[in-house]
Amino acid sequence: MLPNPLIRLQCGVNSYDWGKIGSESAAARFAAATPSETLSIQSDKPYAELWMGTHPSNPSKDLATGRTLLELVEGNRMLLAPSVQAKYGSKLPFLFKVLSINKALSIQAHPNKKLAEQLHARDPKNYPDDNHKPEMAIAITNFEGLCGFRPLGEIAHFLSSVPALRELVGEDEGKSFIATVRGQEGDESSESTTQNKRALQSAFAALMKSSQEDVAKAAKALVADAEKRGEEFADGGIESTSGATMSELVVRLNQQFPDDIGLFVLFFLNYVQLTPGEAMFLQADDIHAYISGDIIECMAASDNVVRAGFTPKFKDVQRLVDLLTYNYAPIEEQKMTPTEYPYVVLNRAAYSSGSHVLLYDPPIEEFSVLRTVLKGNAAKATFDPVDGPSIVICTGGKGKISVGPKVEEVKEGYVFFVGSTAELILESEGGPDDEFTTFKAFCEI
Ligand SMILES: NNC(=O)[C@@H](O)[C@H](O)[C@H](O)COP(=O)(O)O
Ligand SMILES: [Zn+2]
Repeated sequence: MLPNPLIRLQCGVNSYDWGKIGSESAAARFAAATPSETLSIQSDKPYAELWMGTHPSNPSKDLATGRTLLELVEGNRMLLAPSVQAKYGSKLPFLFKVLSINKALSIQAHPNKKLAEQLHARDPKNYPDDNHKPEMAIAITNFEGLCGFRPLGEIAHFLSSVPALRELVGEDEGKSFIATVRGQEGDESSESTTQNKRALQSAFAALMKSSQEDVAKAAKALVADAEKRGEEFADGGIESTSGATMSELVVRLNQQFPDDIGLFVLFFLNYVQLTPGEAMFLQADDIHAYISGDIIECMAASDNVVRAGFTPKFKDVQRLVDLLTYNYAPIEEQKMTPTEYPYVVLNRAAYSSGSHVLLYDPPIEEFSVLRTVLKGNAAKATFDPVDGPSIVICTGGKGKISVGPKVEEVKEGYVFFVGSTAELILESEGGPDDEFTTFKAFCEI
């Protein structure tokens, strides 16, 4: 007998070094919102990631029975939808997370599918999955991150204006990069792009192969330069990131990771700030490092990370240098623009209070995410059934969730699995200024 496809989940939280501390961490607060014999939030411990899904490294459980979600969907394939189950088996195609970031994550990229299979076969301890890990971040609070390579003219500016950076990259390498970029200026041809990517890889590789001794020496000079020159640092910076911002970032990140190579990678990557509801998408092999804030993160089901800086974890620097796409673009091109979701009906209370449902739909099939904000009381959203599995988390406010005859109360941190083809209703229960906010990850192919 098919269980009612509305299942309250108990989800685990990972304590990585960079997580926010104790109840400061949204990941910890959300995990603690659901009864658990094992979890009690320690006030001095970092809590980084709440995991929602079937990934074996931290499997979510059915709160009522204690069975893992994987066991449930394996026992009732209809919960997944035949199309999804045929392609992805009985595991969810996506891994859904809340990250709560107190200090920078590693300078990292996630290997594409082919490389993931090779790395997993060779080194399953450091590469636990044979799957790619494209990922999307949606800001819950204000967020900062490094995402993708900057436009090359910006990197050329920093190579010209930051002596410590030029020192590590090397005088000749720096000059050659600047000459190539200047020579190709305005040329959008594929030949020019290929030459630019080659120059970028050469300069980045030169930086990344620096010895720790050289990095430590250059880092001290860099921080002294940043502290002394403030707004004038890096000749006042560039349009997207002022000298003052670069100076502050160098000093702050050096406090987090003293004398780290990541301080210099900063000048190669776009510095991005997201406000709540803004999002960005990272393909496999795209370089990034998140810096601060609370986010929803959704990814293909994998935990493969290739790291090269800003981390005490296993680093695979040459692997990262070799696998990167070396795509470069202004940060605005990295951001994702959500769209109004058409397959939902809002009631009058929802319309009149300005409630909305936004769809974040990246160019891959494993997942999309809905962000629903129901304002005031009795604002209701009725969603068409989805032909695939969904996971819903509440990140603020309170209300009700119902599927067929089953109705559950919802508070901040509550997580639910919703099986395929279930008509879902969300309804707010709050004062006129309250917002009942939920995020729903789903796969429909
Ligand atoms: N960009 N965000 C992610 O990829 C998260 O889902 C991963 O879990 C993070 O890479 C974890 O960061 P560390 O490996 O601890 O540095
Ligand atoms: Zn990542």
